[in-house]
Amino acid sequence: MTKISEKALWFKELSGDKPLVIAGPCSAETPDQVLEIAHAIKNMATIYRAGIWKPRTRPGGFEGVGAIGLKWLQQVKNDTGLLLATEVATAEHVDLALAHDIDLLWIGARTTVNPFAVQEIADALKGTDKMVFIKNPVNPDLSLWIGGFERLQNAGIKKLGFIHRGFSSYEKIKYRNKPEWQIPIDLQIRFPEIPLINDPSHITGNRDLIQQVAQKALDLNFDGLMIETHCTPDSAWSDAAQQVTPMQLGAVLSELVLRDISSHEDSYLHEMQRYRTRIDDIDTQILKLLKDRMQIADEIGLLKKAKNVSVLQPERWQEVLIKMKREGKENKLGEAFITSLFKAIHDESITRQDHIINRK
Ligand SMILES: O=C(O)C(=O)C[C@]1(C(=O)O)C=C[C@@H](O)C=C1
Repeated sequence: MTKISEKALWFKELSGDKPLVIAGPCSAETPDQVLEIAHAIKNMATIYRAGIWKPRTRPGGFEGVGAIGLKWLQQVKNDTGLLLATEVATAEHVDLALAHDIDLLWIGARTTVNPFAVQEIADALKGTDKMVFIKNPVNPDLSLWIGGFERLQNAGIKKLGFIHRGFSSYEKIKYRNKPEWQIPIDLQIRFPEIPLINDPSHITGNRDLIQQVAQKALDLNFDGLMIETHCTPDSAWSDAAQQVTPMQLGAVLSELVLRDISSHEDSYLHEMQRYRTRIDDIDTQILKLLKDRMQIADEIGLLKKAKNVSVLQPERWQEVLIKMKREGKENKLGEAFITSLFKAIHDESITRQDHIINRK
């Protein structure tokens, strides 16, 4: 992948020109389980992951084996040469992980939401040359994610990375955590040199969907994948449904198509130039149409003000949305896209009208 050329040197040395693969069980369970998985995946992954301390949604669940598991991980490094990764959520976890020579420490989504916790971890990590990756917060808040990153940067940590594991959502969706791809896209535009890893296991919550999400991540120029792997996933002590067997991991990885960020061929550049000119023209037309539509909404706003009528007209708004969804379908435009597009347009329209109606 050409994009790798923009990455920090330490990351290029680690991953070469291929996506970095981090794999291993959700949780370390027993010494044998940890070693068996490591031997099975040692030729597919560069870094071995295993949760030692597990934040659980509700009490009573398996909360991880604790510090003893770090010794099992050390055995993995001795036997296989794999680098090691685990999640840390407190300063004490950091001290223990560093004392056991863990190579990559990541901050989990439930910790990233809490600036006090991230600061405590950043302070405990001061002076380390280990890799430290920060997962997105559970809520779709890019500033919070960047804020956590900056706390680590301010602590002088050099080998930093991001892990995208998706976002909690109240609506029922096909994934466990909504990817909200625009957020990691914004992130990589802002931090092109920082490695960005995708975690399709936590996004999907379902091993059957991992391939598809992993491919999409690579198509969006992610630099690596973290995939939960277990020899007997169905009897795993945590996250059973989203773990794959080592064989399935092999299949996922071998089916991935790696693409270049660009092509230098003249024919490609020429054709792209033509397409992009057309897109630019259409974008300008869309903008002009939006401006015209908003002007009409403003005029309606004045009329509503004169007649003392409320801004929101639920029946009309439903009528517009249903019509647009139907026409969208006829034009092969996805319903979710049309819905969010027209919600955004309607939202702007009522915001402008509210402003007009309340102008003194
Ligand atoms: O039809 C109206 O009353 C409008 O003001 C237009 C419009 C729209 O933008 O489509 C805006 C607000 C209403 O809730 C319904 C529709």
